[in-house]
Amino acid sequence: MIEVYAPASIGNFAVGFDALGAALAPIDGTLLGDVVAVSPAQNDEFICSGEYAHKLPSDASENLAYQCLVHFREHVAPTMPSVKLELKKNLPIGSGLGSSACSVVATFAALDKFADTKLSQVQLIELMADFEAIVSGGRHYDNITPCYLGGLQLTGDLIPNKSIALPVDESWYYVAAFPGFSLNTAKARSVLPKELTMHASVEFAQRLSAFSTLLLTSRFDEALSIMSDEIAEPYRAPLIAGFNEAKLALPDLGAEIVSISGAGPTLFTVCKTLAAAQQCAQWLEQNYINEQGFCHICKLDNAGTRQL
Ligand SMILES: Nc1ncnc2c1ncn2[C@@H]1O[C@H](COP(=O)(O)OP(=O)(O)OP(=O)(O)O)[C@@H](O)[C@H]1O
Ligand SMILES: N[C@@H](CCO)C(=O)O
Repeated sequence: MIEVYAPASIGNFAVGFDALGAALAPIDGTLLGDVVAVSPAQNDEFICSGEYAHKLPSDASENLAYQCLVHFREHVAPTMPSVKLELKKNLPIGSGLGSSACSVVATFAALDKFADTKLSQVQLIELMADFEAIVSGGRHYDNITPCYLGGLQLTGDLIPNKSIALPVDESWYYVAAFPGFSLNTAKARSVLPKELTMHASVEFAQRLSAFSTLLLTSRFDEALSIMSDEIAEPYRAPLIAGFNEAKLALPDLGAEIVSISGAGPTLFTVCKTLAAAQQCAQWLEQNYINEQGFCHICKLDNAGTRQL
């Protein structure tokens, strides 16, 4: 049996709408992501289990992981023997943690290993992005590549091999708080402006290029000082109950920045110390999340998708 884990991720990472994303590893060792197990079987079989399985359509043909299996058999490995594919759906749907990307990445990575197809990194990323585009209302790589490769990734069609890893300050902590309700990615994309002004486009390019260069030259504090989202956050914040209050409160508790993870509603902070991260997590647990929500203090997951 092949069993593959794919981690949750923060899309956009504030400064890089659709172009920057980071994989998350809770410091308490929780595996915050989906797991896909593939084993030989008499006929192709699909099982969806895990905490959030009941939130997905009961019809297998509507599950992205099953759709990936069908596509893989038809277009990549027609001679692959029959398999039982189990998706352990551990990430909430519409969370802003790259839930659909997690299922897609774990499934293709597991099938590639099982069938020994040895697809190249770019081939796999393109396959994965095709499926992410089906559900999210836009082709973007900022959950796919960090989830697959780990770390912080600058990513997109213009980037050689689709992705370049960026360094971060090893001392940073990331608090990720899922408030316990869903926000559909396609809906959260539909509220964004269809066009940017020349001024906004130039500022976005400056901010992302400066942020990437500052990280690459280890000027981490200066990178943090320009880490803000002027592209999506102003339009999405009204869709996320409690976000504005959290954005006001958390800097006083030590958050260097507070922004939306991916399309939301998960909120994330960057903190320079564990004590600050703990204070932010405590506030978020008391003021931002409901009974279905959760909060994790994280580092980046530098391993990305891996066999368990
Ligand atoms: N295995 C799967 N994982 C996640 N979503 C799935 C899966 N299979 C089918 N879907 C459907 O895809 C859609 C995913 O919606 P959406 O893009 O908003 O969620 P998401 O990927 O979880 O969001 P985010 O990237 O913000 O975490 C939902 O309608 C969901 O029912
Ligand atoms: N970059 C995407 C991420 C979706 O998780 C967006 O913000 O819509």
